[in-house]
Amino acid sequence: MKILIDENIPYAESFFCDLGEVERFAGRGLNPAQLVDVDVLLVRSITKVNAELLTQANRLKFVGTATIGEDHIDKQLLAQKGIYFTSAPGCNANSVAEFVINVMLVLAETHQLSLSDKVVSIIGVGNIGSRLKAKLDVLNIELRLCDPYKSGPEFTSLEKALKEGDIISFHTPLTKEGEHPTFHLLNEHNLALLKDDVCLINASRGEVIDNKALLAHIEQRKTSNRPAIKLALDVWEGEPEPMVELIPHSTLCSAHIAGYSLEGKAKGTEILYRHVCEQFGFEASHQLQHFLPEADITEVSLRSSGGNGGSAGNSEQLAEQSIRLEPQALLKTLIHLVFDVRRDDALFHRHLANQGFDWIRKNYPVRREWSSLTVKSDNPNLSEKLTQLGFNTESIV
Ligand SMILES: NC(=O)c1ccc[n+]([C@@H]2O[C@H](COP(=O)([O-])OP(=O)(O)OC[C@H]3O[C@@H](n4cnc5c(N)ncnc54)[C@H](O)[C@@H]3O)[C@@H](O)[C@H]2O)c1
Ligand SMILES: O=C(O)[C@H](O)[C@H](O)COP(=O)(O)O
Repeated sequence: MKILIDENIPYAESFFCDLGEVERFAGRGLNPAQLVDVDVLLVRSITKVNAELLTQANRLKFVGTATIGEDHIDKQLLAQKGIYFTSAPGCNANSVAEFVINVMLVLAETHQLSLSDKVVSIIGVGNIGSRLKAKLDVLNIELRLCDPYKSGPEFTSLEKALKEGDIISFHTPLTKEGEHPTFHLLNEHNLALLKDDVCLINASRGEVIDNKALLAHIEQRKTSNRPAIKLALDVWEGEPEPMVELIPHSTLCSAHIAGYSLEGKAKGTEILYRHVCEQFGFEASHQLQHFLPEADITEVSLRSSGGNGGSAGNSEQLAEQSIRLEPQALLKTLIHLVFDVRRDDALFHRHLANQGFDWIRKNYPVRREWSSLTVKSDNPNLSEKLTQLGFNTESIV
């Protein structure tokens, strides 16, 4: 069996080597001739799987994308050709939810905001949106949830979510059809609904926000002396060529990497591996946990009562007073032991002009999730909250 796999799908050899011959390809450079005699094609979002690509696919039985987004796949065509298709739903949901909270904490620090009295609007409450909601619930943050495909008293209209959100975060798929298309969901008409001091985060798809209209709105705020939007953009209309005029107006810029934790990417590989095994009748004998390396910082100890800094091994000892930091500051300190989104903002600014958007994504440094850090604490309430947020925790006496 021949398995063709995007070069940016981690651990593919480890998972697939005993199922067949594994060959790698560059995501944007895949050409139809490379699909001759291929049985399984595993892509990421930058490969358009359409009629043009499949002209020479004489044996293709399986297409998988190691992503949740499916807007690059002609699913109807695959169904017509009897080619099995799967995405990897949920694989990077935790990665994006962690990234967005990281962004919120940095926006809060940069613009000197307290998150505790803010209303966060989540637009699109699927795998990512609901993961984000769960974490923000732990932090007791007031929410507005907007998802027209879901019902219940907790859901609100887009208009209300835009009007009432101090922080608005987009987590919809990109759709141009259906009852509630998301292409330019935020546009010249409803941008006017945003609060004066709003924080706006997009880690969904660039085209969900009309980037030209956003720029015009930002400029119009300036001329009418309204406060600037506090903007964090991970996704851009027209990738890999983002609208550069938006960059100076964004507190945080990144190159579509919200889902790029090592765990998030690797879970995508594992999900596809399980589907391939099922479809071709193999036993799924490999598990992701056997491949993931230890993080650089694995432990930190928080002592609220008389810690003396004497913890063992490679653990990092935060000062005794850390436990008395404001919750927002403590959380930011812990999260930034794992990863600080300002690193990705710096990569974006340093490399976009010369190396380009795709280069930043392809050379993305390893980033771990909060679960890679064990927080030892003698405060059971704190431990419980940190566990609910996704850290690994241990109690100390
Ligand atoms: N920046 C990144 O690195 C990154 C990573 C992962 C996913 N994404 C993007 O985020 C999107 C969401 O991911 P997910 O895993 O949560 O997907 P999902 O399919 O689980 O959830 C999407 C949710 O959006 C809702 N929705 C659809 N149309 C809507 C509309 N008009 N208004 C409000 N809600 C609407 C759906 O009902 C669904 O609940 C993906 O489709 C992908 O485009 C980006
Ligand atoms: O849709 C997704 O899952 C994400 O946007 C994903 O992180 C995209 O990554 P890519 O496939 O472009 O490498």
